Amino acid sequence: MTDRVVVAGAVFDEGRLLAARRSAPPELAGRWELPGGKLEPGETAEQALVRELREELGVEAEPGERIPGEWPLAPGYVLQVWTVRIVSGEPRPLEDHDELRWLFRHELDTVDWLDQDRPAVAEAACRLPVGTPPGLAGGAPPTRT
Ligand SMILES: Nc1nc2c([nH]c(=O)n2[C@H]2C[C@H](O)[C@@H](COP(=O)(O)OP(=O)(O)OP(=O)(O)O)O2)c(=O)[nH]1
Repeated sequence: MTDRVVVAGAVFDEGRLLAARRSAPPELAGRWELPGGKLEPGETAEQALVRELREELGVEAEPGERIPGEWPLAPGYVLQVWTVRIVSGEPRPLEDHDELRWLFRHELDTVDWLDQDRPAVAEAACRLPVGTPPGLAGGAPPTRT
């Protein structure tokens, strides 16, 4: 039998990647992932991704390129990842997640990614700019007024 596909988005914005913390099931809760979900019958991966990101984050998203590779999840499931651009809306953790974080490349290992997501995140990271983000040059944190 062919594996069922879980499609996830490497959502990029202003040189950062969106990470989402799962709120369920208990064995995955608290771990971080790329938002997405299972492909439903009759859907293309891109359609599933757009649907899942609308349901989970409340945004309209536009899939870009598929990140090469396919990563095994629980038996019978594989993870495929597409780059994604948000067309409208501000992501909110509406379903399946209790926190979202935008991470610069140098911050990617500050969250506890699901083990099975780590190679996919590493691939996605190759698409993020290297170096100090604008506004943080000089190392000093931005001051609030
Ligand atoms: N969305 C997503 N799921 C992942 C990732 N890594 C990983 O192991 N998984 C697992 C968690 C879940 O067991 C499964 C995806 O299920 P889901 O709960 O997000 O999908 P869904 O929205 O279609 O859920 P449902 O209809 O079955 O409730 O794959 C990932 O990066 N993104």
